[in-house]
Amino acid sequence: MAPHAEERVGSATEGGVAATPPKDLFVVDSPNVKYTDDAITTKYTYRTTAVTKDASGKYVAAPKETLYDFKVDRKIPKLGVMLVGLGGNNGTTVTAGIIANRRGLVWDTKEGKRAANYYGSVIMGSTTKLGIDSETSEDINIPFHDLMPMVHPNDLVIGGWDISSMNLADAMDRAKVLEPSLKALVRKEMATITPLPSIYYPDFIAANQEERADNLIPGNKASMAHVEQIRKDIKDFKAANNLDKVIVQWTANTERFSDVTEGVHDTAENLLKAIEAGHEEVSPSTVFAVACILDKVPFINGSPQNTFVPGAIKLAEQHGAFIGGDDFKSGQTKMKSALVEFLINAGIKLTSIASYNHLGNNDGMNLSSQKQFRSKEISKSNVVDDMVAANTVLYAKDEHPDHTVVIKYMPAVGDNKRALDEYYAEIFLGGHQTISIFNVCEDSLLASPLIIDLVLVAEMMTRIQWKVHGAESADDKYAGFHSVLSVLSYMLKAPLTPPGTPVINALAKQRAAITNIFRACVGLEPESDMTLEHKLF
Ligand SMILES: NC(=O)c1ccc[n+]([C@@H]2O[C@H](COP(=O)([O-])OP(=O)(O)OC[C@H]3O[C@@H](n4cnc5c(N)ncnc54)[C@H](O)[C@@H]3O)[C@@H](O)[C@H]2O)c1
Ligand SMILES: O=P([O-])([O-])O[C@@H]1[C@@H](O)[C@H](O)[C@@H](O)[C@H](O)[C@@H]1O
Repeated sequence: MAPHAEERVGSATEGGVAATPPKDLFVVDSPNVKYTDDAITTKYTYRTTAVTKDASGKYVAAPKETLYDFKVDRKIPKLGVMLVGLGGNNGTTVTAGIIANRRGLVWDTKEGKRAANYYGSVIMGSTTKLGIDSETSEDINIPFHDLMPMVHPNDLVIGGWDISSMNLADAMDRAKVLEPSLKALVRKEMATITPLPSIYYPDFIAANQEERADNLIPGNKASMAHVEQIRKDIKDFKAANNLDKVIVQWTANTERFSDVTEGVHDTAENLLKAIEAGHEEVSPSTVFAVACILDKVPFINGSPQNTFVPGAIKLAEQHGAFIGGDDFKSGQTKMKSALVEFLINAGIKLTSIASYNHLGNNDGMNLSSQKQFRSKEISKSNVVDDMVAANTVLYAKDEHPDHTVVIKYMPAVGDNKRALDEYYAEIFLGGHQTISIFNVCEDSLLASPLIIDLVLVAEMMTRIQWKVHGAESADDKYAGFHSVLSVLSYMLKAPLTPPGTPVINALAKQRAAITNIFRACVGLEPESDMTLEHKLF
């Protein structure tokens, strides 16, 4: 294949035609839902509770209903994914994983045979409750992926960029993530994939990354030439693979935070001017984001740096482009966001979290540099804020648990990060509860399914439109969701939300948001665990 060719790792059919849409698993029988070959349209009543205070200061809670029209495009596109950092541990692992699943590979391990799967993907590996069997009253659960007409990851076409020129077979070896027997089965296909050259501004990542930077687009600071090259790369990839759409994800190294400066990062216009002027405080990830936004290519940031400076968010809003981030929530922090929600919602007063881990992969080496670690420390620390703030019984205003994050680089353990956490809490009558966790996270095998989920959900969001039912507005047309896809929060440590809206880190709430938004789009009520049918009889 030509140099820098991208391997079509997905098409279940030849000739560039996406796989035939799967047979629908269910149909919603409701006067509020209409099906055509092209779309599902629903009339949905969104029920919330509006709270005000009366003169005496008492809360007044008033049920509120908003009627929405949703429209879902049922045509499943031929989708390409371009990863920034394609040659890294995550990039090689997710690529090999999709090849293995597409081909239904089985390989030998010391524990016996293993078959390709999508474990760890909430979309591909979990189920959601459709409803209750009318005869047996038992829950009917369906694969989450079947809730909406989503792309299948086996059909994804993968490409991308890396500052390292290593082809993906050699990079897979460098990553030291996958079993040799599996690597042998995918090596040939992986060897045909060589990352496109990328932009490299040395000050933004650790100096120890320089030795692998041999695959560069000329120029060591932001420029419109870089923006235009990235836009061209995406267009070329889309054409070469006969794609309907492309989504770009950053799974390259963690950058230091950009020092957000008025007149540079604050508005869309200033950000574009700063790039034009070669401003040294505009990061590679922000340049990638701008390039994607200008062509309405969804861009997702899987790392913790502040890629989405205010000007980038405003640019996305101006262009109606989708962005999402930050920082995959894969192991230690995912556990934290579930455990803290359980403890605090159980009325147990968490007073300290010691969150240590050591890892030995290249990510860990990059994070051994203080500025890059600081980006990660922020994303790993803020994940409890919403849960603490919501419980005013346990915590006074601005009171929060002590929280320490430590990351150490220990080459010997490679990608198999060791996370050691201690959760210390006050319980009844002066007692204490100490929860100590030793959690070995094979980081790339945990993150790769999230890369897939982020792609599937972000792409699905591009096919969902809404309007207020019976809107009197002149442009009574459907619109897309807000540019900042906060619905992706479940997969992310530091969820990006539309400016001025709350950040939700609690894992169960985040999953419920995806589930219930998708249920609304097909005309179903939110999942309720009331199960009154099992209580009122
Ligand atoms: N569990 C996880 O693995 C996990 C969880 C959360 C976040 N992350 C983040 O995901 C990112 C990738 O993790 P990884 O383990 O794959 O790291 P990695 O170091 O193995 O891979 C990163 C890749 O990015 C490349 N790169 C660096 N700068 C680039 C640029 N400007 N353009 C293109 N490529 C560039 C590097 O050459 C490398 O191949 C890191 O930022 C990490 O913090 C990982
Ligand atoms: O497991 P998790 O906290 O979700 O996330 C991981 C961190 O624990 C690890 O230190 C870091 O190197 C990885 O990039 C990732 O961020």
